[in-house]
Amino acid sequence: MNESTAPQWHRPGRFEALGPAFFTYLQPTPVPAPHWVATSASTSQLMGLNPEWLQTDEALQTLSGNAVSVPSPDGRKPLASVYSGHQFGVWAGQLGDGRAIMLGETSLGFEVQLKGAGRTPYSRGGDGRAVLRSSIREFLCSEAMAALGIPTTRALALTGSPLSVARETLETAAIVTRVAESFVRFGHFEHFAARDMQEELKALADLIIDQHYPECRTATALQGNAYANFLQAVSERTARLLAQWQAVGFCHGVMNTDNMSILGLTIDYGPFQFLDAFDPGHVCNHSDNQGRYAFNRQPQVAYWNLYCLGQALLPLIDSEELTIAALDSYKTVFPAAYATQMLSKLGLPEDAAGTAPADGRFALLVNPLLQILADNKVDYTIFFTRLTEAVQQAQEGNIDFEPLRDIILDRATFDAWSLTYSEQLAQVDQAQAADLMQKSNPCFVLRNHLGETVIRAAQGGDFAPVQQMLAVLHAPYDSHPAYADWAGFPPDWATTIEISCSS
Ligand SMILES: Nc1ncnc2c1ncn2[C@@H]1O[C@H](COP(=O)(O)OP(=O)(O)OP(=O)(O)O)[C@@H](O)[C@H]1O
Repeated sequence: MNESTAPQWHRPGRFEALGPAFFTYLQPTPVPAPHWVATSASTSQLMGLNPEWLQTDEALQTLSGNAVSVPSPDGRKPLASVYSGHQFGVWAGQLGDGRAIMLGETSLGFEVQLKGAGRTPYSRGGDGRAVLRSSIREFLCSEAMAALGIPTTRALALTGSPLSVARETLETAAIVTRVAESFVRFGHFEHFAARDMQEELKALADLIIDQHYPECRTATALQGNAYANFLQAVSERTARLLAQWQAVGFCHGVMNTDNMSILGLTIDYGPFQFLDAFDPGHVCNHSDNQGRYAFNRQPQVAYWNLYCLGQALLPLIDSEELTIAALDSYKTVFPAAYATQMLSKLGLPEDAAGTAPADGRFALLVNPLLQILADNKVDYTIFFTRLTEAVQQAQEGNIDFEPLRDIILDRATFDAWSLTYSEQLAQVDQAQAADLMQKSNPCFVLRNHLGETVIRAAQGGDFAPVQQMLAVLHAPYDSHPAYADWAGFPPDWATTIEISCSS
């Protein structure tokens, strides 16, 4: 194999350069008889890898955690990082990468982690492993989110092993190779703040600002305070992320502060779910007895989590007033971003007269529509794809709403809404509206039953469906006639799928 086709590691990586207070060097624990489950050509391309490398045995061994010679021939020095966090609203103390091991940072600046690669000093009684079922979900969903245009960690590869892993039943092990420009979470900052380790707190903030938020150094807002500007920038990225989650109907399920990315990425695909029938109070995590992370609470929870980050950054900002002001931006950015997303789903571009939600069309159309979808338990994704088709096929402004009426019980209320909608739509360019809707309303999202279907095939030894589903989810706005079933209503058994935190 030509060595240049393998990832080129940059040593020390930027995170590694922070020093030993932030991590522990360690090697992944090898697994028996590793095999490929799936790979992502898209992530490989993003990382500038030669796609042929992913076909090699060297890649299989490396990405299963089996290439553990010390020192590694390619100069890697894997590590697990320490962080803390609030879980379900309660301070949980020290956590850390309990089953994720960072192989290193590539020369193009991507950190590469193996999730499920064995125990670390932060495993706290866990086995350091992940099972095939949850790993398929993480692999597919992180790639699906990227294709939907939603910021996320990426997945490069998924490998499996016959190694038994005990969960509710005995399952087999798998390892997701995931990739991000940084895996730093709110919890990393909370960790050093809680221990009053101000030097480390500052070093971490400086690293992230310099690498990912350099504009905060020169910003004049918030009295030119770089750390306050940093907090504001993170608040705004998080607000935009949440707007995208809510608009696509994505329920994360475990929005603990250790699962909040400092780059505003979606991270940690555990009990997540895309809504089937629209239910604003939906709780996708069966371990979340209080419904803390219900779908409609997510924006509020993100704000709560940002407060924890603000608290952690307070010693650096050195002003309560500036900290509160920085966090306040969330309150304007989230509603505006959400309204823009929702109006786009309806084919209505931002109004020059004023951006949403000041835009009266939000109150006029979006709130009543969501009420109709909730009252009638209408499938969220299918409603918007049918509406898109209806607008695309409209003749001289006449929209045939029958395919939508078909899935709504209370037709009188819907008819009134569709009348108002038609009037608003008539005020914008029809072709532009149809185009906007096409780009805003995916036909394919990773619904629970779709994940379950490919998981069952993979558990029976057939991995081809994982790769096929990845191909469809990589182009979610296309119609893929051969896979029309995957864009259809969920089967009855979908409601019996229980996804908990045990993965
Ligand atoms: N099987 C396991 N073995 C060891 N540690 C674990 C295991 N499962 C979870 N943890 C640790 O418990 C904490 C909370 O777990 P959580 O489910 O939020 O994360 P995760 O899914 O393991 O990983 P990540 O957030 O990195 O995607 C983390 O510190 C995580 O590393």
